[in-house]
Amino acid sequence: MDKCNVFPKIVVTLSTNNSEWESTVNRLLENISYIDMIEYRADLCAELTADEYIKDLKMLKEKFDDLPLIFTYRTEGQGGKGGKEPHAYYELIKEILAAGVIDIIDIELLLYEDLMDKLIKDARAHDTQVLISHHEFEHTPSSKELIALYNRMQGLGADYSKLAVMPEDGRDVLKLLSAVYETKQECENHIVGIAMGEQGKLSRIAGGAFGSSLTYGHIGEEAAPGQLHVKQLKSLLEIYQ
Ligand SMILES: O=C1C[C@@](O)(C(=O)O)C[C@@H](O)[C@@H]1O
Repeated sequence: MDKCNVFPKIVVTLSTNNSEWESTVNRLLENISYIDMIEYRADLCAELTADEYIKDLKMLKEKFDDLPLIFTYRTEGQGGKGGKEPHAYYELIKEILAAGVIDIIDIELLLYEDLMDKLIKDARAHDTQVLISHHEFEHTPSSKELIALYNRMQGLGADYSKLAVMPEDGRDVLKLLSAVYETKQECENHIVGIAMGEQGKLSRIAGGAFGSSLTYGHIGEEAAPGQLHVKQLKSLLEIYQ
């Protein structure tokens, strides 16, 4: 028997400007039965100070108390809009962790290793789980390379190891799914694999059968190529029930 869970948790990615919170909260409430976790994409919520981000996070935590909250600041090099250099990125995440308002912190694998180590220690001290992520927007590395990346994340102590790649064809999607499957067989922690774009949509629905723990969706506009609305995700995932 393999270790796949078939039904991954659905994470909604939020990308909201200050002026739109009311409508975002309403859309979250309308879609609440399709959502297991919330991802706050800070880089898509405009460049705010750490205190301003913390204010948003507290509001989300208060209103959606039982949904684990992920904080992500995706930098430009990783396909996001965040312009912070590594030290400023480190300082921001440190402050967010110290506020104790989130459940999971997304940290980019490419961050300098000493900064990564310190953030992981901070996360542990604040009872926050660590999700280490890496995006390849230009191509899909080989399964072997993808497995090596997952192993590096695991070696750093990730609770969640996440890779998102851009496939060119079906074979690339298979490479990603195969890397997720092989890695998952060897570990107890969470593995997350996403193939982006049209070709990759299959991975957002079928990833669980290969051992992927999370699938990301939206409630308005897609935050990454190929993202599906959470309602559609939930109904497609129902084939497994
Ligand atoms: O890493 C991911 C996955 C993602 O890139 C996607 O393809 O759905 C969306 C991001 O918001 C999230 O941080």
